[in-house]
Amino acid sequence: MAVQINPSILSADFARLAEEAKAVEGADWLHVDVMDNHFVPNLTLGVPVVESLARATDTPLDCHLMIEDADRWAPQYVEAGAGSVTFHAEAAAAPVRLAREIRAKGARASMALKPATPVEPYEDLLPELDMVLIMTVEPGFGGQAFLDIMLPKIRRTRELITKHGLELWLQVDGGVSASTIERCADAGADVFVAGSAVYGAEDPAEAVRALRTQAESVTATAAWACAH
Ligand SMILES: O=C(CO)[C@@H](O)[C@H](O)COP(=O)(O)O
Ligand SMILES: [Fe+2]
Repeated sequence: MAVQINPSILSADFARLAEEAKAVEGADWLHVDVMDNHFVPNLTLGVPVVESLARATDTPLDCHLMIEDADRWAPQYVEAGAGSVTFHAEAAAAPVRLAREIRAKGARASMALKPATPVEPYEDLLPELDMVLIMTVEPGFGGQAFLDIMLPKIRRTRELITKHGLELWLQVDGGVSASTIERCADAGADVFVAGSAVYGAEDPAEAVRALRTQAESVTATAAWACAH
């Protein structure tokens, strides 16, 4: 199970998005945080910017939709060029139908859980997904402190994935850095979003490489990864 590092452009300079995307070439995906000022108390960007970014970089786009009415909007992000679209469980009225629609349009379908949302009620939905995102901060802002209390939820989600024999990716997002990534990897995460830890570094591409090396050093021997 390969480690993936996804820099979040939320911590980049929004006036230079194309250059900022190029600065992390070598990353697996570019994580694009879409916020609508309703689902979260912050406003970022929407479909037209995603369309432009998709043209500006060869790195595939991992769109994290922190928006209400995900059922209506998520498919438009696939059309805009996203390779992976994550909707929040708390914002989707019909998550199974939505995941199927995202896949049918040609993108990977992913579902995110806010810190207070348990994973167990969604166990039967996991086969409909390509990735689960466990938020390790309250969504809305970059640069927040990692919530250690999410580690058991990451572990539990990995157990459910293994129990069902699924090839699901398990993403963590929020406060992921050199000091927290190893704990996330040990708990079962294999896709790591990092905003401030990458764009706040002097050399963002080198920060991506260093985070990858750290995560790989853990997954090489982690019990959950060896079970595959
Ligand atoms: O979705 C979000 C925040 O809601 C994230 O993607 C952040 O952008 C991650 O930033 P850092 O915590 O890594 O600085
Ligand atoms: Fe995000």
